[in-house]
Amino acid sequence: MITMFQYPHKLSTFLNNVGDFLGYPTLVFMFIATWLAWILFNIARGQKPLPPGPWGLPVVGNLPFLDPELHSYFSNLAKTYGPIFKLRLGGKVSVVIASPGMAREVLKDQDVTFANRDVPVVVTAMEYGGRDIVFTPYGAEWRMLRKVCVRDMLGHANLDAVYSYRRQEIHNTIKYLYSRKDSPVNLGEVMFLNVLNVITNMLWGGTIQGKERTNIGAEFRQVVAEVTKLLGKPNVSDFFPWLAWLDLQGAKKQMKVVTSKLENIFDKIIDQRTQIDGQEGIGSGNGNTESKDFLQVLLRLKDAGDAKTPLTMDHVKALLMDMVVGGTETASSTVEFAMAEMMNKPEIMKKVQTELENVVGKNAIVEEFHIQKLPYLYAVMKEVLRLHPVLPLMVNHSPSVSSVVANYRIPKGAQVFVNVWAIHRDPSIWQSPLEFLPERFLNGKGDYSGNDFNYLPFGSGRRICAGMAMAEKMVLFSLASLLHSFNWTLPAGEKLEISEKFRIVLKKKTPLIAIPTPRLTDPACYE
Ligand code: HEM
Repeated sequence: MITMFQYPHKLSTFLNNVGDFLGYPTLVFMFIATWLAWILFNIARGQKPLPPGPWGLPVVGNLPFLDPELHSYFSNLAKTYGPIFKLRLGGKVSVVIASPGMAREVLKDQDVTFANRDVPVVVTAMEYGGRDIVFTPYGAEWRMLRKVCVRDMLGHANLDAVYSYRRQEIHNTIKYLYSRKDSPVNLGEVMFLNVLNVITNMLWGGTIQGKERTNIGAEFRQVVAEVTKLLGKPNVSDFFPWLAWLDLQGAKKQMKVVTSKLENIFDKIIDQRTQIDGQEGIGSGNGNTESKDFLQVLLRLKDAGDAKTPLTMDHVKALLMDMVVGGTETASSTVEFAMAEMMNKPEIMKKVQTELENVVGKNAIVEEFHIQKLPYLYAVMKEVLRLHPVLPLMVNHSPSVSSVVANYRIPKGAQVFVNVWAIHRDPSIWQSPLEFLPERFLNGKGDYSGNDFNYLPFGSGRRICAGMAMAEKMVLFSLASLLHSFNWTLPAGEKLEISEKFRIVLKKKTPLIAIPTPRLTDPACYE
């Protein structure tokens, strides 16, 4: 990303020539005077200044200096420029906020104004690009999608109705790990597949069965990986919108190809569902609420129709996509960080296992209803979400009109990032912030529902994570099952490291390789 933008040679020659002609002190004086005049002009117009920030180069602004590890880079800049600063990235203004008070101003006090997103160009190239819940601008369409998502799919009751699909996949994972007992496994990879299968099983597990499901799963996994890669790749078209039509990196074209593959998969699955419904009578779902997967729910809602803001087939596909892209890496990366932190502090792992033994018993497998009786495990999850929030800058917010935050002007359409990673590590808020200490969240402490601006792993306000309940269930159920069924050790001679890398999602820099050793006495628990 950085190497693309070199300092323009012609500009430096031009400045050298002008400097030689006028003399450098005069040049510097003229520059400062123009700058001051510009500030005074804006003050006279009653306009607040933009937030402070590092100087950039003409045209490209701060782009050449960006570090790909944006979360830590932004945290370092905040040490120099304060808890609100701006960067110019090509033609775009980005504002980064790193204080609970300012996060409250953006996400609560001015929630509606900041409830839009700055939509990446590759997203607009997707078949139903920008019409999904994550990127649709705030308004009637977004409200309809959000309602469908939270009320009809991701609420506790709906999630309970598809428990059997989650259970089946977690058991498959435990069975697979048992087949690899006492040998090293890539836990991040196993968890990614586990979460992907759990989510797709909930989405269409009642529609596609057996070998066909395995084949579609493999195809889908590849397409999702390609979509995520394209979403995470910096794109010149985003920084210079006037160049977007050229699609210099071909990202838009690639996204079109990938999403047409996705379209084929969705069409195949939806056709199958329609055929089943044709045979059984629409909405019958075998007359059994337990067996309704999310696809059935969505198709029923589409057919029921809402005259004002109808749910279209494009919306259905976009929602299926959101569940997979929004849910897979976030949840699996959280589980991987949690396992790494506990392997680093085995006494914490032991405490979780003791709690599990007391609640589940040594000869039984974990069921989801056990989860609410595991307060220490819950504290472990909260602590992981504090120390390694997998969306460290959340998803960008963008004001629909020019606004003021902390007495600075945020222009309409700017990209606003809330650096929760920095807030979660702020020593003025947290004691020993860099230490993994689940105890800080015992006795019900740690409300992440968006009311405590010191702790925002799922965001806050209207755009708060739509999949919070599902994330909770998947992370806790996966961790409980991994820790109850196995002891975990590092391969001989390996050292544990827990550093992070920023892609769209925060991930472990090196994959966690660990050895599972069965700890339940009854082999039937692994069948
Ligand atoms: C540990 C797991 C997860 C974490 C930490 C997480 C965190 C977040 C965060 C910080 C946001 C942005 C909030 C904002 O912009 O203010 C978000 C948005 C979203 N998340 Fe999650 N998420 C997780 C899992 C999931 C899952 C499992 C799903 C669904 C299956 C999901 C679906 C969504 C959706 C649809 C949005 C966009 C909401 C909107 O724009 O209205 N997330 N998530």
